[in-house]
Formats: sequence, C-alpha cells, structure tokens
Amino acid sequence: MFKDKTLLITGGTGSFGNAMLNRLLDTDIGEIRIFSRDEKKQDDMRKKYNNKKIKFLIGDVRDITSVKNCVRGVDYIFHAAALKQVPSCEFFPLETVKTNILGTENVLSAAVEAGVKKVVCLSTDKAVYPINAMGMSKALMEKTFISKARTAENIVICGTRYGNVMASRGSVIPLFIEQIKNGQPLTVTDPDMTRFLMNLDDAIELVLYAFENGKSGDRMVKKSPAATVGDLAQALKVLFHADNEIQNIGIRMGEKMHETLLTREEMASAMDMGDYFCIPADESDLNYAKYFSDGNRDIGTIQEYNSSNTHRLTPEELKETLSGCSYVANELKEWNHL
Ligand SMILES: O=c1ccn([C@@H]2O[C@H](COP(=O)(O)OP(=O)(O)O[C@H]3O[C@H](CO)[C@H](O)[C@H](O)[C@H]3O)[C@@H](O)[C@H]2O)c(=O)[nH]1
Repeated sequence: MFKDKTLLITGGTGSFGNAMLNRLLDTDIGEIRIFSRDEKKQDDMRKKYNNKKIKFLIGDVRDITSVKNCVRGVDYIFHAAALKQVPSCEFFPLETVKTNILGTENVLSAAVEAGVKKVVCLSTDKAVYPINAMGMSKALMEKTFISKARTAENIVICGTRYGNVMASRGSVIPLFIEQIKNGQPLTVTDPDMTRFLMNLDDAIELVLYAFENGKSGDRMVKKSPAATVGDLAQALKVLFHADNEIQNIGIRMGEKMHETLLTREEMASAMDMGDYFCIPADESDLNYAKYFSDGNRDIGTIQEYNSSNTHRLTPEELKETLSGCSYVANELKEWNHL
C-alpha cells in the first residue's frame, strides 16, 4: 500500500504517531514525515528511531505556510494534530477552534493544492452529542472535512472516530495504578460511568482500515466493548492484589456518563462492515430541495451506539483486556518484583 510513498503525520510526536511509525517503518514505505510544534519531542524521537526514512518537520497546523511547506511531495496524510485535553479546551475554547477546526481546514486546503491523494482525519467519540469544547471542536472538524470532501477533486478525504485509548498519557488507568502503588484511595468519579475501551493497536488498525477502504466523506468507527469505571478500578485492584479504598469523587466538568460513537441518525445510514461501522458521506445536494419532501421513517426506532449499550466487559474479560495492555503488563511485572 505504501510502497515508495510519502506519508505525513500531523501531531506525529504523540502516542498515535509513535505507534504508526512502529507499524510502518519496516514496510517498503518511502518516507514518513513527522509534523509537529515540539522540537524537544522530535529530537527525542530522532534519537530513538535513528532512521533515515523519518523526516522531522517543525510547524503548526494553525499556520498554513508551515503546512504548505511540508506537504509538497506528500502522497498521504494522517491528520492527528489536535488539542485534546477536555479541561484545557474548556478554558481556552478559541484556541481549540484554531487548532482543531481552522488547523484541519489548513491541512486540507494545503493537501488539495499539493496534489495529496488521501487524507485520514482522526476524530473522537467526544465529538458525538458533544457537551465540552473539545468534543464540539471535533464535531466541527468532522463537518469541515466532510464539506471539503464534497467539493475537492482527485483526493479522498475520510475520517475515523474512536473512544478512549487504554493507558494513554494522563488517562485514568495510569492514574489508578499510581494510586495503587502509593497506597492512596482510587478516585472514582462515578462507578456506573462507562467508556469504550480500545488499545493503541486498535486505533492504528482503524486508521489503516479507513485508509484502505474509506471513500471521500466516509467516517469509520471501530466497534468496541466498554466498561464501567467502578469495574475498571476493581479489576486493577484484583490484578495488583491491592486493598486500596475506593473514593467516589463525582462527575467532573465536561464529562458525560456515557460516550456515543454513532448517533441514532448516523446509525440509520451506517453500513455494518463486521468489526467496523462506516458512516457514509451525506450526499444531499447543496440546494436541499429534497429536505422538504424526503425524511427517514427508521430514525425514530433506531438506537444510537454508545458505551452503555455496547458489549459490557465482564470482570473476567476486563482483567484479561487489562493484562493484555502492554502498559499495565509492564507495571504489573514491576510491582510483582518489588
Ligand atoms: O480520577 C479519575 C479520572 C478519571 N476517571 C474516570 O475514568 C474515565 C476515563 O477517564 P480519562 O480521563 O481516562 O478519559 P476521558 O474519557 O475523561 O477523556 C480522556 O481522553 C480524551 C480523548 O478522548 C481527552 O484526551 C481527555 O482530556 C482525557 O481525559 C472517565 O469516566 C472518568 O470519569 C475517574 O473515575 N477518576
């Protein structure tokens, strides 16, 4: 797929960029460009990989000139650059708009101009029925690329949506493990709150699936199981043979009880692809003539796809899933050797 091709990953110094590099470096890909703002992270990666196929480019998706300079000669783009911390986006919504929405427009218009063949844009479940600035900006990012896909020629622009990546930086699993190690109470927001759980490999597979199968305007979603936060805390306690207390701290600003990967309206048009759903491009034409005559009778009876009605991991499955997560496995190994 990638033979002698050049791939650009925006936000490429993050965990997604690193995992994608590990996945693609040993293939016959020609060049991988890592585009990001942080020179320190780039330098660390340069030393870590020490591979001539990787080119490091400093720039910011907010600055179209920096993007244009880096997309010349690029065949494909995985657009992962984003502000994604819920609290910081909440306090700085306009900064979120600049990176997540205007930045995406910059990447896409530079890609169209440079003759890039395919762009995959990464979105999140928090974009669905959004209640926080991060999710709202990602929802508008999706609208931005769908709109571009409608008009741009000779380029495929598609997207992915995924839920929480287990043990990603700053997320709840590393936090609970730290609390276990320090003998502190596990701070559970609401034991019944649910989240989809996927690992980084699932996220990589999803993006590659969208890359291979996505048509312009499509959004691909990986079907994922979910767990309650209470069960998650409990499973970690069992794995680590810990007896820490559980402290219920309540739902925090910008959080939802359950996340949604496909709205009921999207489920009405989604195609079931086995492990994935494909939400096809909205083909309404711009004059919206049919809006006044054509509706969809199914929508009233269809259910959305959310972290409360997807497969709920049993305590046993959850322990197995957590043990299969390399971060947890390493922490566990270290803990058992103490
Ligand atoms: O001390 C804590 C922290 C979190 N949680 C719960 O654990 C679940 C997962 O929390 P994470 O913080 O791991 O993940 P979020 O769903 O809140 O969102 C995370 O992933 C997002 C990307 O999708 C953003 O990066 C966001 O800033 C980041 O917190 C949530 O139900 C949350 O309420 C707790 O119970 N206790």
